[in-house]
Amino acid sequence: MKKPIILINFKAYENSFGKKGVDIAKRIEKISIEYSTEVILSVPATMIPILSQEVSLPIYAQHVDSYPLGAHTGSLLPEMIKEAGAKGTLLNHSEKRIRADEIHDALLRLNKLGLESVVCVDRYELVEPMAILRPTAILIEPPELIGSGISVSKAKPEVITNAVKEISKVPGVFLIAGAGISNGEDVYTAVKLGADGIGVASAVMKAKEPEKVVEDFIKSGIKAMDERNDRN
Ligand SMILES: O=C(CO)COP(=O)(O)O
Repeated sequence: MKKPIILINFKAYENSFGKKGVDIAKRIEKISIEYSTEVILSVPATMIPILSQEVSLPIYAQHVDSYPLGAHTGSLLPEMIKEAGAKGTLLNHSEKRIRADEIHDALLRLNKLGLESVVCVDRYELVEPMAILRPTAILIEPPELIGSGISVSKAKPEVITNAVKEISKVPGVFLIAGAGISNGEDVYTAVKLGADGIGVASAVMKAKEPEKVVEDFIKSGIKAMDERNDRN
C-alpha cells in the first residue's frame, strides 16, 4: 500500500454500480494519476471484473466469506474475487460484521492467495488482537460517526492516537482511520495524528464532483505525510 492510503468504500449507493460506478471510478483514477498516488476502490462484487479492467487503481471487494470451496450457496470466496481481478478486500466492516474465527480463517486464505486485506474494527482495543492475524491494514471506524459528516479526526481524535499506539506493537501492518471524513482538513488531522491514511464513503459517493473531494483528500494527505517525513 502506498501512503497516504486513501480507501474509498463504494458501499451500495445508487452510483456505486453499473455505468455510474465506472464513471466515478474513472474520475477518481484521473486525479490519482495526476498526483502520482494510489486510491483503493472497495466496490460491490459485481463491479470487480469491469473495474479491474477499466481502471488502473487497486480494486477491493467489500467482504468475503471464509467457507471452503464447495456447497455454499450465495457465498463470495477469496478465490472468486482473485479470479475477478481484485487486489484485496475489506473484512468485518461495521455494516457487514463477521465473527473473529471467520476473520482468522479468511485472512489465512487471503494471505495464501496473495490478496491484501483491511480488517475493520470499531475500537482501539481490537487493533492489536486483529493486527497479529496479519492483515495488510486495520481500518478503525467508530460506527456512530459513519455517514454522519462528523469526522473521527475532529470528534474522537483519541480513537486515532490510541489506535496508532496499538498498531506500533505489530510492525508491518498499516493503520487507516475512517468515519465521517468530509474534507481535506479531516484527512490532514488523521494523518498528523499518526494514521497511514483514511477510509471514506459518503463524502465521495454523495458528492456532485467526487473528483474534487478526492483531490482535496489526496493533497491534504500528502501534505501531512510530507510533514511527518513518512511518505513512500
Ligand atoms: O464506513 C466508512 C468507510 O468504510 C465510512 O463511511 P463515511 O465516510 O460515509 O462515514
